[in-house]
Amino acid sequence: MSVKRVLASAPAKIILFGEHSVVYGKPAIAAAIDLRTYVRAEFNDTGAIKIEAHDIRTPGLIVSFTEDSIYFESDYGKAAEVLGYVRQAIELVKEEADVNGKGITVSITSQIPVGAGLGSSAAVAVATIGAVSRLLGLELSNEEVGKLGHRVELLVQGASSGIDPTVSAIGGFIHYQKGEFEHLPFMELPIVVGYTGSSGSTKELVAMVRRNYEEMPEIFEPILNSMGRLVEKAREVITSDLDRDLKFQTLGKLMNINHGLLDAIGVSTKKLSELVYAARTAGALGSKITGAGGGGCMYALAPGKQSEVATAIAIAGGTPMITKISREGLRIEEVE
Ligand SMILES: Nc1ncnc2c1ncn2[C@@H]1O[C@H](COP(=O)(O)OP(=O)(O)OP(=O)(O)O)[C@@H](O)[C@H]1O
Ligand SMILES: C[C@@](O)(CCO)CC(=O)[O-]
Ligand SMILES: [Mg+2]
Repeated sequence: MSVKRVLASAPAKIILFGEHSVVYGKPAIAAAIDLRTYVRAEFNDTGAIKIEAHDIRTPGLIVSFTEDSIYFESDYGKAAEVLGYVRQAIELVKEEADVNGKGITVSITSQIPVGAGLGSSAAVAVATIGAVSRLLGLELSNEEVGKLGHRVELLVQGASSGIDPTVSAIGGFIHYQKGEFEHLPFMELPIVVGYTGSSGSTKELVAMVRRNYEEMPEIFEPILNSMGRLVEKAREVITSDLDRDLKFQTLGKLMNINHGLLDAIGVSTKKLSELVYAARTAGALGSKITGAGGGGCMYALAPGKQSEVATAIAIAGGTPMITKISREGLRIEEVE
């Protein structure tokens, strides 16, 4: 029986250590979290690719009212650009299969805030590749979907380490470097994510760091190297047989150092720093930006203090989210 419709989902992520330096070949540690993007893919008879993105707000809407009708106009150039990840994901899968001139309709709903450092671009790419590949009868492993997701990010952003699509596709808690990943022993992490409410574009932030690196390589090299070393130290701690409390204390110190280094390369903002310090004042062992920065989210490690830290983040003007690591990555939810 041929497949008519597929629903797939993929999780958000947090980068625990090593964002930005991972783009320069250094290691990083990330975890999938329990917020998901859902993508439904089905055939249509028009021969076209149709994308219904229910969570994307298009800027520059113009509405004209007459007595008996309403006309809508929009900035269509920007609307097309914002759907770049979904479109590239569909195109890459279509290259691998015979679609017989059929069109594909993709419909997206997401729980992940956009441009907030939680990997919304990777989750939408991974869930789209998962749904469309299954619709077209391709048997791809989650790891292969993650690799295609990395190609999507490279095509749209110009630069990407691949850590976000990898962890979104395979799930769990990973160490990642230059396209290779390793699952770390699963541990419950008592974390709180704080959302500033503003967004940053990963493409622009990665490009800004690259420009500054090229202008002052002698200053940036040692900072990026230190980020890489602190990731290795964090991995040693996570995989050691130290007791949980000692592990958290050292990880907290490493988070604070990592935040300072991210601030030094220019990806923090006043609001992010306010949330980071509010969390520490409320008893977090460590707190830092997560993801590309420039707005978006921070996270705090707060064993026994999650609700105090969540309150402090809210008082400082952020939106707290108490999330859990998702062991599962890409999931096929329904096939009809
Ligand atoms: N629900 C969605 N539907 C369609 N496109 C989406 C959706 N969510 C994210 N995107 C695409 O991803 C872009 C945001 O990706 P970007 O990499 O800048 O931020 P992020 O992935 O949320 O954060 P980070 O990369 O720091 O983890 C959006 O502008 C849009 O192109
Ligand atoms: C900023 C960055 O390091 C992480 C974004 O979540 C970009 C990347 O690794 O592709
Ligand atoms: Mg992204």
